[in-house]
Amino acid sequence: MKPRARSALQDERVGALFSAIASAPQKREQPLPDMDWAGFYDRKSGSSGRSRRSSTFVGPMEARQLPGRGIGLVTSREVRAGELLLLEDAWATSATKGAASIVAIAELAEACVKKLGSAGEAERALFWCLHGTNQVGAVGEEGWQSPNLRLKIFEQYLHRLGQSGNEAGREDGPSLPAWPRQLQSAVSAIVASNSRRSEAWNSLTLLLDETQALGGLWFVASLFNHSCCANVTLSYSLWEDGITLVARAAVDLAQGEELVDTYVYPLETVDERRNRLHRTYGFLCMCKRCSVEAPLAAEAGKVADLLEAELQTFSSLRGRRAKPSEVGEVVRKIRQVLDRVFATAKQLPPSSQPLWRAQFVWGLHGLAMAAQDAGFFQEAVDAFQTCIELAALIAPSSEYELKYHMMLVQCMARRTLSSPPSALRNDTPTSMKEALRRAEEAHNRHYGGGGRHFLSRMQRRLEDFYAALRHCGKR
Ligand SMILES: C[S@@+](CC[C@H](N)C(=O)[O-])C[C@H]1O[C@@H](n2cnc3c(N)ncnc32)[C@H](O)[C@@H]1O
Repeated sequence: MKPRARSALQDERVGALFSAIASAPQKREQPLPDMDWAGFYDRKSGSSGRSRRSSTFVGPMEARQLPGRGIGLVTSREVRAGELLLLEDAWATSATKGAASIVAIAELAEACVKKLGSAGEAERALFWCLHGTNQVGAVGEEGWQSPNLRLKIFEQYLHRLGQSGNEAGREDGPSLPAWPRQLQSAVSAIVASNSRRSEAWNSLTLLLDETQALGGLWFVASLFNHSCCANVTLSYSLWEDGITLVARAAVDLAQGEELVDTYVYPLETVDERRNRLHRTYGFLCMCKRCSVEAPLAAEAGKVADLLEAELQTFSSLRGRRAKPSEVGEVVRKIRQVLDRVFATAKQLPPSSQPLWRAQFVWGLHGLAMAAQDAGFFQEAVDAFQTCIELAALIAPSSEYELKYHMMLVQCMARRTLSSPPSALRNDTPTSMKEALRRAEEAHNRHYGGGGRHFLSRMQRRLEDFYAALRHCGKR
């Protein structure tokens, strides 16, 4: 087939695909029907200095005392994946965007001290009732860490925000202890335990922008306990004068289920995650993922080292634009290490095997990229598909999952363009359409009704991509 005829065929395929998707019904956000989610996450208007405050929204959840984990939040009814659970402005933020964590924490503590100076009694009580680690400060000595007082204060707060349906809020407020005397150390204790560093992902490009990250303190979001398999997905929107946190259900949830997010980078191995949690928060994580991985932690560390070495080789080959045959050799080696991951997984019951493999999503990501560069498109497509499945298991509806959806679609586009038309399988448009549909669904679960702007961005990206490949083909 002549090049012109072939590119016309490709344009036709892309056009048909997108018009089918554009006509699909749009998801509607139930609790806040007037909310413009696409605008809410629009980083361009953010950088031009938006000054908008959102009203706090608390969805179907309530505070409970949970054995061995302090206070936590649980669902007050069944919840569907993607449902809005919380919209909350930070009570205090660090001053410098993109500062290193340690600087952000110091700045946040400073901001909290300042804010406490002008806060009313109810706000101050909420602050002192946040969990404070014993290692850093002395909040507990002053009576503010009494479990009953803390639960009561938070129940009343949730009730005031209007959604918890908890009767506790009707009662008079509890009598409060004296304000802590050791202000600085008590503030540090609370900030150490409850601060979050916002992850500023761009909702269109799905790039993580570290320069925009801020440390912040949120009263309600502070009650989410940790699991390495989160069932809540968090996103942030930056404003001129603060930052709003949005929490959504990452998966379908039953009534009474504890809502948990992940305090650490979820794609690390079990020892890395557990050590970090222990150092920063003082507890040993016993989540279902850690329980599966811990007995094989030594093997996980060895495999991670081997994988990292191969990925570094791949990265240097990329840097010097090595030939596909050279990259093919690295693909073979990465595959060998990943075979070891699969062999080790066989020591576990079948239901636990995906959790073990999920520690190495980043290795599969490397395999997919290398396979793509080597021209092994089917292998790359399969690897990206596995990345999606594993990311959806340990960080469902997160930007990590979303990113793999996007990478899969792009890889499929490359495969289509690199194959002679006669070799293209009949199902190519169907599988591409299915991949786009799943990407949109994941985007909607994470960003609310913002899926449309994501799809149109994907369309533009793919069109640019096709055009660039055609241009290369002509030279
Ligand atoms: C941000 S607070 C979460 C709310 C806290 N449970 C409370 O009572 O206010 C973080 C603290 O909660 C506790 N925590 C969170 N997740 C936990 C888990 N999976 N296991 C045990 N303790 C946990 C730890 O004490 C941690 O330092």
